[in-house]
Amino acid sequence: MSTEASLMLKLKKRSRVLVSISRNSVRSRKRDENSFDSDRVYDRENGLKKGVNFKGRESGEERWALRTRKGENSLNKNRVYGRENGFKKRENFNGLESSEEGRGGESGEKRGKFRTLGSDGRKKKKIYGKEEKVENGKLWNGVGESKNKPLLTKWEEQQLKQLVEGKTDDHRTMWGPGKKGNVGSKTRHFTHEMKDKKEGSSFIKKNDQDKTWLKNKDKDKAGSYDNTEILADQPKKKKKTIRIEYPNDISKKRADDDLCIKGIKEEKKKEPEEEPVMSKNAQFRAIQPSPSILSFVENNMLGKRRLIELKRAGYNIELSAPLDNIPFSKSSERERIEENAFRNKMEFFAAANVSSSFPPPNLPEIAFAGRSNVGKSSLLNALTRQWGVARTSDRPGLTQTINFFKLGKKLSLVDLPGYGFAYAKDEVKENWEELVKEYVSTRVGLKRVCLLVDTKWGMKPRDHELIELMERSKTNYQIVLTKTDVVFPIDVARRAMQIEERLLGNQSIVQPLMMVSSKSGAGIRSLRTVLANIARFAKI
Ligand SMILES: Nc1nc2c(ncn2[C@@H]2O[C@H](COP(=O)(O)OP(=O)(O)OP(=O)(O)O)[C@@H](O)[C@H]2O)c(=O)[nH]1
Ligand SMILES: [Mg+2]
Repeated sequence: MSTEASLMLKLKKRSRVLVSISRNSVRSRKRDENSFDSDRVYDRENGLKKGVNFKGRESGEERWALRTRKGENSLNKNRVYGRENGFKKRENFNGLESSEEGRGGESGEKRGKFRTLGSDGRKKKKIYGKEEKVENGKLWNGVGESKNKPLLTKWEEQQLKQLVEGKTDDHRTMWGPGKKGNVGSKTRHFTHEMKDKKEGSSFIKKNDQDKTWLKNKDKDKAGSYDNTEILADQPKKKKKTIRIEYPNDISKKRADDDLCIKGIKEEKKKEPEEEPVMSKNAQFRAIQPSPSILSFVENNMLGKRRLIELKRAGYNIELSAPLDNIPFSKSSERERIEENAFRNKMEFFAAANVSSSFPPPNLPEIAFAGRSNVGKSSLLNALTRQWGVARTSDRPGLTQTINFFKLGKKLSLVDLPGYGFAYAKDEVKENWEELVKEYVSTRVGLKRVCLLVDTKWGMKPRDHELIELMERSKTNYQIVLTKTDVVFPIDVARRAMQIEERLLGNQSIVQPLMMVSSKSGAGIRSLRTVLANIARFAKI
C-alpha cells in the first residue's frame, strides 16, 4: 500500500469516528454548530451569486446531510464557500492540506464537490470548493478552531503536503487539467476554463502571460490563486495505456514473426557461406559411366535383373547361375565350360594359418582376397561350377585359414580369409590379416590376386591397405566386383567407373576390372576366360 493510500485510509477511519460521535450527540452539539455557523462568511462580490446558503441546511437539510453523508457530518460546519474575482471557487484536495486550511480535512472534501441546496431546499447544482474568510491577515476556514484532536499528525501533514505539491508519483491524487490525469478531472477543468473565459476573466490571460506565480510559494500556500494554477503546476505524468491481452489476439503475431524471421535472416547472413558438401552417396550418383562399361554391363546382363528378362534371353532360370550357361540349351547338365582349366575337378589340398604351413609352390596360383563375406568362396564354386567345394556362409569370418584348391595339374585356386568385420576375436583377425599380407607379398607362384569388392559398398580402407601392399610387392592384382545382382545395372557401371578412376595410376593393377555375380552367373564366363589365360601361359 502506498503512502498516500495508507494516509487516506487513516483519514477515513478518523472521520468515521468523528461521525459516530456527532451522531450520538447531534442535539447536544447543535448549540456548537449554531455558534459555528454564525462564524461563517457568506458574501457576494461583483453581483455574482456567492457559494451556498449554508444556513438553509442548519435545520432539516443539515440533519438530512448528517444522516446521509458519512464523514462530512461533523465537518460540514467547517466548510467555507467563496468566490473570488468572479470565479467559482473550487477546492480540491490541495486546498485542504495547507497548514492554514488542511486541519480537519474531511473525506467528503477529497472529492472536491458538495451537494448544494437552494433556498427551496432542493438540490440545485454542484459546486467545488468552500468559502474562506480572512481573519487577521490569514486565510481561515474555521477548521483551525476545532478543539477536537487533529486528524493528522505533523508527519502525516508533511506527507500529504508533499503529495499535494507533486512530490509523489501516485497519479491518483493528481489532477492534470487539460494535460493528463483522469478524464473526469480534465473535463472538469476544461469546463471551468471555458466558463471563465466566457465571463471575461482576466486572470487566466494574466496567468498565461505571467508565470511568476510559480516562484511565489507563500502566495500559493495561502490559496489565493485559482486551482487552474495549481493544476497546471502539477508534474507531468505519462499517460498510461493499458493493453488488454486477449488469448486469441494475433494482431502482433505477424510483427513478431517478422522480427523472428528477420533475426534468423540476419544470423544466416552473418554465417559464412559454406559450400555444400555432397554425401558419398550423392557423389556416387553423380558418376557418369563410360559407354563401353555400360555396354559391357548390358551385354553380360549384369546388375539386378528380373527372371522374366532372363527367360526372354533364353536362359534356364532353374539352373544355378543361369547366366553362366549357353542360352536356349535344353541340356539340364552343366554346360561344357569353354576353358579347359576350369573343366577339371576342384580339389582342396591344403590349409594354412601360418606361413610355414603353406604348401610348396608347384602350381601357378590365383588367390581370391577381399573383405569378409564379399563372396570369395562362392566365386570359387561359381568359376568351377562345383557348388559346395569351398564352404560358404552368410556369416562373415567363415574362412579362417588360407585354403588351397588344385584345379587339375596346371592351376591352383587359393581361398583367403577375409579381413575387416568378422565374427572372430580381434587377435585372430589380426593374425589373418598378417597372414594374408605375408602371402600376397611373398608367395612364390602367385600369379594374380583377385581383389573382390562388394559392388554395393565399394572399396574400404582395408582394401586400399592391401592394394598398397601389393603395389609395393609388385603383386599383380585385378579388381573383381561381386554380388552385382543386388544392385541396378547403372550402379554396377558407376562402381566400376569409380574404382577404375581411383586406381588409375596404380602399377600392379591388371585391367580390365571384372564384374561378376556368383548367384546369377553374370560375368563368370568372362572372368573364367581371363583366369584361364593365366594358367595357359603361366610358368613356375
Ligand atoms: N546375391 C549374391 N550373394 C552372394 C554372391 N556371392 C556370395 N553371396 C553370398 O554371400 C555370402 C558370403 O559368401 P562367401 O562366399 O562365404 O563369402 P566369403 O568372402 O568367403 O566370406 P568369408 O569366408 O567369411 O571371408 C553367402 O551367403 C553367399 O550366398 C553373389 O554374387 N550374389
Ligand atoms: Mg569364404
